[in-house]
Amino acid sequence: MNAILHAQQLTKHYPGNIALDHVDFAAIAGESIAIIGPSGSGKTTLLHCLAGILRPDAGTVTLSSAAGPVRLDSLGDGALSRLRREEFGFVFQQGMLLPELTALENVALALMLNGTDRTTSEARAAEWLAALGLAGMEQRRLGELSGGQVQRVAIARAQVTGARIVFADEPTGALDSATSNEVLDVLLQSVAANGRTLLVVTHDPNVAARCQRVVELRDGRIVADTGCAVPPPSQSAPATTDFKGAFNV
Ligand SMILES: Nc1ncnc2c1ncn2[C@@H]1O[C@H](COP(=O)(O)OP(=O)(O)OP(=O)(O)O)[C@@H](O)[C@H]1O
Repeated sequence: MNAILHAQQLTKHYPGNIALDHVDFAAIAGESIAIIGPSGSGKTTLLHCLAGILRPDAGTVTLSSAAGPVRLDSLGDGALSRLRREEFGFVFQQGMLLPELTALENVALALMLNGTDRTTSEARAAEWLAALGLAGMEQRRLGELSGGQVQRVAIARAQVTGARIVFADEPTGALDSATSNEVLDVLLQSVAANGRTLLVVTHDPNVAARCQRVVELRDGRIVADTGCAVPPPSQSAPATTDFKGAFNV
């Protein structure tokens, strides 16, 4: 199977330490992959290098696309940020959403930044919010939503553009366990229903247990990898009717 994202010999240093040490990694389209490991093992650094947020000191990151392979590490800043906006979605604990905007505006903004007109963007954003259980809350600002609802907005924002890969860093880290399970359900179901690839950094064994594949880092190296486990199409995670109908993006 072909990799959608492929890293070779990724290396990243910070003063006094090596955060990534010659990491080879490949994600297959449609996989959900948990990246686990002790604090400081390099999880976030790996995620950020794979997503083109950080530039590695050495090594390559290649994204497969219909037009052929694209080397993220050799793109200029402008091309890299356009690729991130169009191909990737992000669900972080905080920081991806703008508190002064409504839920609807936050989600629509992702499309508008890619050149979609406001009317279409808001209509699409409303569909996503409704499908993720936020119908009626479109006009609320983030401070008027619960932590779990805010993360649903982030999940909608990450996918409304049709991003092929969703990167999540501790997406449930700030939530109680019941809310965390609900948000995880929404994330995994919506990603699976749309055939997207998910890379999620987590400390939570429940999150890792629900991903198809688990990659473990220690001291900047991959020390364990359960390997590609994309099920054949007949066994794919079933998309709920809600997700299937609403997300034809
Ligand atoms: N901006 C930075 N400047 C200096 N060192 C950094 C910086 N960012 C990360 N590091 C160091 O790089 C190493 C890997 O950090 P990283 O955040 O990737 O680990 P992590 O596994 O995600 O940790 P955690 O689980 O605690 O979030 C750590 O030793 C960290 O202290």
